[in-house]
Amino acid sequence: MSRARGPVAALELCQVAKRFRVGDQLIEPLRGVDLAIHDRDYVSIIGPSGSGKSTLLHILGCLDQPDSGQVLIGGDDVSRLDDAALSAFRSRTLGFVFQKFHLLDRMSALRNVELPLDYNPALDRAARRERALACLAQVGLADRAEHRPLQLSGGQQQRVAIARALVNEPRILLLDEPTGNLDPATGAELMEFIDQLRREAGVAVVLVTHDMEMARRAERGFRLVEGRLEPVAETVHALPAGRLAL
Ligand SMILES: Nc1ncnc2c1ncn2[C@@H]1O[C@H](COP(=O)(O)OP(=O)(O)OP(=O)(O)O)[C@@H](O)[C@H]1O
Repeated sequence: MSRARGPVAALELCQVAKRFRVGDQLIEPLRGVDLAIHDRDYVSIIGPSGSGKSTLLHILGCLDQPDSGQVLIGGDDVSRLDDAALSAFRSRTLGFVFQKFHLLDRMSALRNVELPLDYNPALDRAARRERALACLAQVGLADRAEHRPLQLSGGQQQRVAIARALVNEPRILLLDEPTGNLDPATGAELMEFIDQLRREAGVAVVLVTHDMEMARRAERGFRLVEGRLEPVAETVHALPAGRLAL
């Protein structure tokens, strides 16, 4: 439901439900999800494998539609937007980082990052390239611009995927298990980078994970339980130093 007071959320889910039918089986991962994401928010969503986290993130990212309930952008119902308005919103406002990177292997890291800008009429080719290079530099990969994804490590590939998500200067970054394919040390490094990005660039972050340590980094934590979000009482930001509990 929409907030009665306070600023209008940048992105909001109201009583969102999603069902899948496979043969005779009905799977209902989302059964009434309410969630409001505001500017500069840092939200984590935790839940076991198969609980519906990716489904939820895809709906939040307007990559999929709910069977019932509403997705609101700045208070406006997404279902009223036509395809052009929706894809403009997606590309200008949202950055999506997938668990499995989703990079194009036949293209260089730079070209992968530049791709979302191909549809930006405000930038000419040189400006697009410059912006993509700046994003690669931001994730520490300026010297790998001409490498193809398969010539990079897993952590580097995920950083290319983050640079691609950042290239349109999104207000909200949606991260689906961003460290799922990385070793613990590389994963921790990547999360430090995401924390820094949020502090310095002010981008709101929605992080989906099954890892409690990662979830604790957020300012607001939720657990997906039987298709609904329950607030997690404590995250690391809300706790006095030294106390960790989830
Ligand atoms: N396109 C689809 N068709 C049928 N069932 C689907 C589809 N997408 C997801 N599901 C089912 O919905 C449920 C939730 O899937 P989802 O991928 O959202 O879970 P998850 O919490 O992200 O899992 P994981 O942590 O393993 O990635 C699962 O039972 C899955 O099999």
